Amino acid sequence: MHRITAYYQADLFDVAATRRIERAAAAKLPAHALMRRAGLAVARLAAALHPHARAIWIACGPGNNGGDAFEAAAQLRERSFHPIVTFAGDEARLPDDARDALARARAAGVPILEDAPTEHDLAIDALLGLGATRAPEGRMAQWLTQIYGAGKPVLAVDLPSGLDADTGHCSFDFGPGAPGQRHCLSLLTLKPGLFTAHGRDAAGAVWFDDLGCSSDGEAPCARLAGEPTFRPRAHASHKGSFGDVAILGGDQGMTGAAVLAATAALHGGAGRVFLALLDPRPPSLIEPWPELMLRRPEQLALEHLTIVCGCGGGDAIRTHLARVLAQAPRLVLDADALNAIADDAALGTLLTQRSQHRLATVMTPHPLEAARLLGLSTAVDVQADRLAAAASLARRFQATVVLKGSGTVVASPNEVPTINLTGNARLATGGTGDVLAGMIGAALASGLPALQAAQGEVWRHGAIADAWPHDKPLTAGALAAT
Ligand SMILES: NC(=O)C1=CN([C@@H]2O[C@H](COP(=O)(O)OP(=O)(O)OC[C@H]3O[C@@H](n4cnc5c(N)ncnc54)[C@H](OP(=O)(O)O)[C@@H]3O)[C@@H](O)[C@H]2O)[C@@H](O)CC1
Ligand SMILES: [K+]
Repeated sequence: MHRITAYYQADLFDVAATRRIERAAAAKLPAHALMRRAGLAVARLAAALHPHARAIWIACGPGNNGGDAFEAAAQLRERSFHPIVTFAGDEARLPDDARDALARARAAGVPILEDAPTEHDLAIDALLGLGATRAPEGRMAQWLTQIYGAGKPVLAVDLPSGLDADTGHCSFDFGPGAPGQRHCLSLLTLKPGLFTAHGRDAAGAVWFDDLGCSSDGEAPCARLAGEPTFRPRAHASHKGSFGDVAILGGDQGMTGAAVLAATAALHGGAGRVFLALLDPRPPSLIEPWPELMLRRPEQLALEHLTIVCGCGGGDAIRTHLARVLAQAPRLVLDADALNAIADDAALGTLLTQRSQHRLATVMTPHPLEAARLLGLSTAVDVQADRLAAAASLARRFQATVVLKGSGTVVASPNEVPTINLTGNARLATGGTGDVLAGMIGAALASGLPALQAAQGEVWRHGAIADAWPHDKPLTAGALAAT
């Protein structure tokens, strides 16, 4: 068993694959062995995280998720803890493994109660796992509110109950947990829903135990990207070694977005950074950044540059997009460039054709921009299945797509999508997306392929926020200059 961190690379499996892995493993093992392993893993983690817990409330549901926790209750009792089980199900309809585990809990002397205890030091949420088919209601919903709303530590078995394992979509509002209070032990496989959309808030720290079973032979539906490999720079480098980035954006009143992308590209290591503002009356110098070279948009030699296009671009970006899409060898499309493409099928066609000419493209939509590009009405439609939305955009436009948000997804045509685990809510502030676009521009200019550039810079962008001192405000400007 180990804890999953942002540094960790791992395969993720959807419900269908996990069910196949479970069936294959169970077929090779004696009856109930897999559930015994699962229960033991839960009990061990609960005991390790909260060795002094007196009252442990274990809320069990009607399926095998509850079964895992009946078994954990038996194991905890044998270790002299005081688990109290409440059961939201019909004993006569329990699956075989779970019925056996319930009998073991009873035999160990675990009280099985109807009502939630008035007090607890730790709650184990085993109401629903992979088998959740609808929103928890009635007693289940009430217990979940008590478990996740009490401000007490929670350990979720396999999944927070009601969280969709494939998408991270939640039918129950878990709200954010206090740091360190929420843990989730994923069993048999790691599921993508734990790491994107609402999954990260609901689950808290994720632990993994494969129960000694192999997932070989099953294709992952996604991966945790993990820490990118360090790229050393040769001593014998010059400014031409790391490429030229040009930022094209910053219409009147929105020049800040383009300046943020430009400073991020500068600090991201680009050899030279040009700033082509769309504002008809641009400044002649960007005060604190004399390194930025100002150009008019029409002066840019597009065919020799890495272009970061769209940050604060407004409507003015539209007139430049056809040329940029046709000529730029390396291109990051952000914000208003994406909105313009969503509105104009001819621009969409030019974008799709870039891959045939081996021109590298990274698109960096937030969920609403992604929805517009996919012709969906709201960001909610994208959030309902972020992996599918990112993969669909990548396929449609034959480009690398960075779908921003909690658990940023990076997808490329014919590649398994990745989910990034760095970053936190402090990045939910204006301008941080412009910074990311600039950072990816710098990585592309240094010669990295689109997918690698996107994955690496998404990781670094989040890692900067994670390492940011808590007593210092995190602004996009400060992020860009790091
Ligand atoms: N077998 C083993 O050895 C191992 C099993 N493992 C464990 O098994 C878990 C999967 O077990 P599972 O398939 O039984 O699904 P689970 O989520 O427990 O519940 C399904 C039940 O809930 C019901 N239900 C659904 N939604 C509901 C709602 N909103 N409100 C109320 N009821 C609702 C649903 O009813 P139905 O939808 O059919 O009406 C059905 O009765 C997995 O997550 C892992 O923890 C692993 O540890 C490996 C070892
Ligand atoms: K659960």
